Amino acid sequence: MTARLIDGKAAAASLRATVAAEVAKFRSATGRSPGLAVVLVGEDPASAVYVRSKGKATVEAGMQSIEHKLPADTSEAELLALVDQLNSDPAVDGILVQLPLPPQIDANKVITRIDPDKDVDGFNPVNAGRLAIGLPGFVPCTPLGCLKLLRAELGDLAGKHAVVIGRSNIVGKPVAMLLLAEHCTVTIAHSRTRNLPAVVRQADIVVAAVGRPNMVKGDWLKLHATVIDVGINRVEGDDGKSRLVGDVDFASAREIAGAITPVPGGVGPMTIACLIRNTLVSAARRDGYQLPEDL
Ligand SMILES: Nc1nc(=O)c2c([nH]1)NC[C@@H]1CN(c3ccc(C(=O)N[C@@H](CCC(=O)O)C(=O)O)cc3)C=[N+]21
Repeated sequence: MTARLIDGKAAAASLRATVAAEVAKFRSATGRSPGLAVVLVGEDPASAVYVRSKGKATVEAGMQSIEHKLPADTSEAELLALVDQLNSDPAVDGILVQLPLPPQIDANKVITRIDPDKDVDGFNPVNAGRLAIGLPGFVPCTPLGCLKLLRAELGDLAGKHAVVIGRSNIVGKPVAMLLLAEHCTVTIAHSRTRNLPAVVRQADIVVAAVGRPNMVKGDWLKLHATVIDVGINRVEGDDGKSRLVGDVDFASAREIAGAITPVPGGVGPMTIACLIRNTLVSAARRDGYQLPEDL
C-alpha cells in the first residue's frame, strides 16, 4: 500500500482561515490590525518570491504588511538601525529579516537585535533558549508547521522515536526541541552520523532537513513510518526544466512510509501559515488579548 499524502497546502489553508477569523475578532476588540514587517536585503530571486507570498498571506489574513526592500550593498549598521526603528514602532508586532543576508552583514548580530517579543521567526537566541527550557516564546515557523502536520496525522506523539536529519538552528535543532517537548525519543542525525540508514530505520517519525535532493531512500525507512520532508531543492528534471524536490526520494519512500509530505505542497505552505499565526500571537500578547489556546 502506498503512503497517505500529508496535504500541507490544505492544512495551511485551514490554519490561515482560522487566523483570519481570529484577526477579525482581534480588530473589533482592539481597533487595530496586527502588523508584520518583512525586511529584504538585496534581490535574490528566490527570497523575493518568498517575501511576496508572505506579504500576500499577511494581507489576506486581515493584517498589515510592512515591507522594507534594501539594496544589496546595505551596511550592517544601516540594517541594525532599521531593526531598532521597527523594534520601537508600536504598529509592528512581528519582524522578519529574510535570510540569507549579503556577506557584509552578520546575520547573528541582526537576529540578536530583533526584540524577542517581536521575533515571529523565533530565531533570536532568547527564543531559542525559551524553546529549549519550555518557556513561552516564539517557535520558528517551519518547525511549528512540521509539528502541526505530525499532530494532525498521528495525534499524541508521546513515546515515538523521531529521527531528525539535520542540525541547523532554523529547522533541525528547534524541531528536535519541539518533538522532545511532545515526549518523543529524539535522535538528531547529521553529516557525520555513522550508518545513517540504520539510524533512520529506527524512526517512527523522520524529519528530513538537510538540503540534499532525494537523499533519504525508501529502504532506509521502517515500514509505515511518518515522513516529514523539509527540503526544498531546485533541480533540473529529465526534460531540462527546473523543478522542486525534497530531501526524501519520494518515489521509493511512498512505497514504505505510512504517511509522507510532498514537495511542493507539504511543509512549505505551513511555514507561511505559521508566520501569520505567530504574528497574531505577538499582537495578542502585546495587547493582553486572549486567543484560543490551540491556535
Ligand atoms: N527569516 C527567514 N524566515 C523564513 O521563514 C525563511 C527565510 N528567512 N528564508 C528562506 C526560507 C524559506 N522559506 C519558505 C517559505 C515558504 C515556502 C513555500 O511556500 N514553499 C512552497 C512552494 C514554493 C515554490 O514553488 O517555490 C511549497 O513547498 O509548496 C518555502 C520556503 C522561508 N524561509
